Amino acid sequence: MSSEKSQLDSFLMAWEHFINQGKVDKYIRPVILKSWQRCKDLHVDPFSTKVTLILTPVEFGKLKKKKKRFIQVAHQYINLLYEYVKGSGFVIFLTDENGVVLLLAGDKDQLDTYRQINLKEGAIWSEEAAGTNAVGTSIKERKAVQVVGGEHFCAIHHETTCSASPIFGARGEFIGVLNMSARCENVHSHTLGMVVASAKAIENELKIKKAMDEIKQTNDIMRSTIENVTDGIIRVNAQGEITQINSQSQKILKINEELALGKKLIKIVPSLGNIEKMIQDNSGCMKELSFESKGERVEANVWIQALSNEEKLYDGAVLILQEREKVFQLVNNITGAQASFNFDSIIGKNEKLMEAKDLASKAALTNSTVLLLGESGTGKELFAQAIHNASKRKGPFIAVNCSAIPRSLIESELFGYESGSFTGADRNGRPGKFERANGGTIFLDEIGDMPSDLQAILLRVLQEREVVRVGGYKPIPIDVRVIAATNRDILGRIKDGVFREDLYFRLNVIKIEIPALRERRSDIPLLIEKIVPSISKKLNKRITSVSPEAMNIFTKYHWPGNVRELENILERSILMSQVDQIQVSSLPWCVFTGDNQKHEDMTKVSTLNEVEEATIRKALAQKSSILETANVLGISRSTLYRKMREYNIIYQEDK
Ligand SMILES: Nc1ncnc2c1ncn2[C@@H]1O[C@H](COP(=O)(O)OP(=O)(O)OP(=O)(O)O)[C@@H](O)[C@H]1O
Repeated sequence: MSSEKSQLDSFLMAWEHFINQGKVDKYIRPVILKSWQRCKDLHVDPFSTKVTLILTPVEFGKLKKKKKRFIQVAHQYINLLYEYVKGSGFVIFLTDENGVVLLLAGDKDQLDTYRQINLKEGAIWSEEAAGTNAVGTSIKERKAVQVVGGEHFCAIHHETTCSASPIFGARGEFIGVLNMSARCENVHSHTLGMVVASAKAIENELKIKKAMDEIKQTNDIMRSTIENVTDGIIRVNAQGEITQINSQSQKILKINEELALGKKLIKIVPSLGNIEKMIQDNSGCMKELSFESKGERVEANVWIQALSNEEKLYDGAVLILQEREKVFQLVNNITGAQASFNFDSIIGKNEKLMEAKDLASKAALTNSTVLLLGESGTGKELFAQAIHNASKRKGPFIAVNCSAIPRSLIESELFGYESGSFTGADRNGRPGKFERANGGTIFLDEIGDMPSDLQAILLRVLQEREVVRVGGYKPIPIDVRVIAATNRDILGRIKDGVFREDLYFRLNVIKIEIPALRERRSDIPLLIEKIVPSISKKLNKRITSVSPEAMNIFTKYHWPGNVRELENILERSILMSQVDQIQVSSLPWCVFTGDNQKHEDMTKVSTLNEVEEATIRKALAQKSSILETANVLGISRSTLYRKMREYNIIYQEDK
């Protein structure tokens, strides 16, 4: 008797002892004994002749759908395995994690034989349904198991040896079992190894499939993101050939994908130069493009991001393109290059002011250059913004104070510069305010202070409607409405030879003169009424009005700084006020100088007499009698009367 034969016999004997007498022989492997115990506890019938738990066709159909990928992947490996064991009496089958048979392969006669015990698609081969068997026990143990002849709990399987291995999914979850069964004498000691190897192959394939799914998903997301961003995106490989180009890039560069893919980028955009060289020289990652494509101008900014492979070697680049117009829009939004005022913001009923407003609103309907004349703080910028907002120009409003920019920088600020123009400049070059104002309005404040060489350049820009950047040669067309302003006596400056007459005529298409505040005193209460509440709110105060005495002083003051000065003084007074109304006591001394002091510089040093006069006026305004005033000033009543005569101060006792 061969040793296999005696082993088989001893398994049969042990089974008999266990089933009939509940005895446990020493030959029984622990894994089998554990299974037998389970089957006994579950009252599995050791003499049942077939598996009876079978899914209905509908249930099985649903399951197959759910397990489609698993079945597809396992199918090819089961076929491969079957090729090796064809004709040797093996049946190979796949179950899900509950032991439901999903797929079978085997010689026809074998399949027929096993069908009699319900080894078929939809049948359940769990321990509960079929007693100890390689599939059922493998499910319980989550490891590869071989069950030989008499080790099976049901006698019907005692001539069979089955070998099964669990299969785990891509996330390590248990998803099913692969099994090979044959008559005991046909089973080789390597059978279990073959099953385990095939199960591992199925697992690997599932992992690869899942990874590929994820890559595909990521690619899909990336592709749709790239397609939907508002920037142009181009990917070039290490050879400088375009491998990906989104539709926005096609729009900006005015080319289509079929023409671009696989082409060298340098052939399509020669002015971009050699990207690899640019990256290696570190000569800047941003470049401005300006060229003709299909007869149309392409004006764009390009940002270049180098890519490297696993060996850290150059592997092409990603280019991000933005239409220059869009970049300007963004910059203008960030820097607040927008006009916030309109004609309703201009407060006043004075006739001269109304005339100025009327003329300005007519000018808004044209594209003509406007020259605003008026003292500092009269509202020239306010007018300029109102004109811009009332016009059809949708672009930005860019204000430039020509006297505030250093002489050496004003040209590049206005007209921009090309790369490498001067030390300290951005090496990629930069557009000037004229370019940034394209489609909108440029407000050139204090134009009277513009240096004469720049006046010549400005004249040319206004004539040609194009700018040339500092250090550049290429004219850039611009569509900008110019509003200039000055508080200087411009005609006097022309006479003195410091302002070009021809530029004056260019600017002076529509001249609007804005009256000084002292020329429209009747508007002062109106302005105060509007300004005080808004400043109060800003400062978190409750002051909303001005006392009649203070109003009286405001209307008499000569306001050299005009509405701006009025705003400043009101703000200061609101801050100083302890009560709900601006009182005379919280006004700064300068407003007490009255109307006799004509327009003059507030920073001028005063004479002692002027200070004396101002102090007396202030004290008189605050106190309610001559006696009180004299007391607070520390002088006698007669001295006070004398000084009032001297300074021509008239005082009404009962204010
Ligand atoms: N008529 C007005 N109604 C309401 N606010 C006004 C009026 N005029 C001027 N202002 C306000 O006064 C301040 C100064 O105005 P703006 O800057 O327009 O003066 P400007 O003439 O351009 O001054 P500068 O010549 O010094 O630049 C602003 O806060 C503005 O809102």
